[in-house]
Amino acid sequence: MPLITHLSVRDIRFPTSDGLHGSDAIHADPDYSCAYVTLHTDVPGLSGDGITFTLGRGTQLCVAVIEQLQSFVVGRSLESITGDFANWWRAACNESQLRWLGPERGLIHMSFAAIVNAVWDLYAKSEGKPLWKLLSDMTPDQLVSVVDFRHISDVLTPDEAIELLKQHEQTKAVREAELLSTGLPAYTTSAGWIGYSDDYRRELCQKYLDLGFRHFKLKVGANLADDMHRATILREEIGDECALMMDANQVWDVGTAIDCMKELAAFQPLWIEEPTSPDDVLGHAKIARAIAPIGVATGEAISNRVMFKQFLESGAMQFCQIDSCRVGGVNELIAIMLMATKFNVPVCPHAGGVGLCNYIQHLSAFNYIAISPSLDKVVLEYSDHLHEHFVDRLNIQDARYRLPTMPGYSITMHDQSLAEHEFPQGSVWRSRKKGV
Ligand SMILES: C[C@H](O)[C@@H](O)[C@@H](O)[C@H](O)C(=O)O
Ligand SMILES: [Mg+2]
Repeated sequence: MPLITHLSVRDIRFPTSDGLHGSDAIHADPDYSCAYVTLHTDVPGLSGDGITFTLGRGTQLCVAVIEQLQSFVVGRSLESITGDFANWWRAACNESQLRWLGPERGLIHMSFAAIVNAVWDLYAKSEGKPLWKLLSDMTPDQLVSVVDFRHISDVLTPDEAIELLKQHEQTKAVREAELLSTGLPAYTTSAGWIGYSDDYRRELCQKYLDLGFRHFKLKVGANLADDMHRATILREEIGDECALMMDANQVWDVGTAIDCMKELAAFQPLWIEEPTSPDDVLGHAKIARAIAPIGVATGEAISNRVMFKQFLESGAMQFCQIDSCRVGGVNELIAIMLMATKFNVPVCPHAGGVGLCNYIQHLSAFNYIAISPSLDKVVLEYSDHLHEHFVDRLNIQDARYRLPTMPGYSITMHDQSLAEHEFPQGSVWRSRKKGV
């Protein structure tokens, strides 16, 4: 088993705000960015990469936290981590001089996610499997052994989780074969960013219709008249048959969310995403009750499994949008996917950012094969930006994610992309003042 000899971390930023890609009601000019971790080992040619997704200047803070956490991996064998995964995870989340900044939330948790994701990438590469396959091949006992059940055992115990996984263990191969032949369904956000012009938005709708997409997400929440205008354009282009989702990125108060959705209901949205503060469990539940059958979707800014537990248990989310970097990486996501299955809520991961599409294809494939054997209401976000920077290029055909086959977690970026986009010395940033 490889020994992790050192960790390097880089501040990688893309000037996406130039074209207002990724813009929404609250993030007017996001530069998609990530803290990019590499775990180097004593095995020639073997290393693990992991990211946490951030925006612009926030990245350098993540880099600083990751440096503080490196003692949890450097000088350790991979086996000493994966062989005692849940305890390792808990210890790193609770380092006594750092946990005051959390616990298990925000900057510190997201930074730790980059390390956890890198460990899983290394693990999958060392086993010669794509991550979804490594996870899908694990037994129920092995899977449950990587999860920290602290603070969620009132709704899910390790024994219950094992039972849940055992129910579908015998049929895993059938679903794996199905996914290998048909892939996972995707929706596009790329025609929906708030800052785009009407003409460009119409053009993009046609582009993604031609590519086979039948689910489109639109940003709302700037002001109601503009939201109605953008929604009219979307419906004119995609027709009534396609699904339309809306995303307010946390901008409304509860009452405003309900009032606005009563108007926007005319466009028959499937869901409203992040209608209010991501911490407001009861507020989401009120909105969900008031606007049904429109569902409430949320999760990209929900801090940890304990918050997900409350959203799921209280009926505050009808679509569970896990984010591969917001919570503490794969280990905690397994807990969340198990709870979503228990509460019968479909997992539709968030991927509007850099690298997130690469991650979610593994998570959703594993979820379907091993945890939740239904694709009913499941649709994965596909945001069509920056894919050219990754070694294991995404394969989307007819609006479906085709499963990756390369070993690892598909997040390794090309050396040239890293060099050009590293902040502030990369060639992309040297000539700019932005982000300083
Ligand atoms: C700033 C980002 O682009 C967000 O707008 C994006 O992640 C979004 O919420 C999404 O659901 O894709
Ligand atoms: Mg969103």
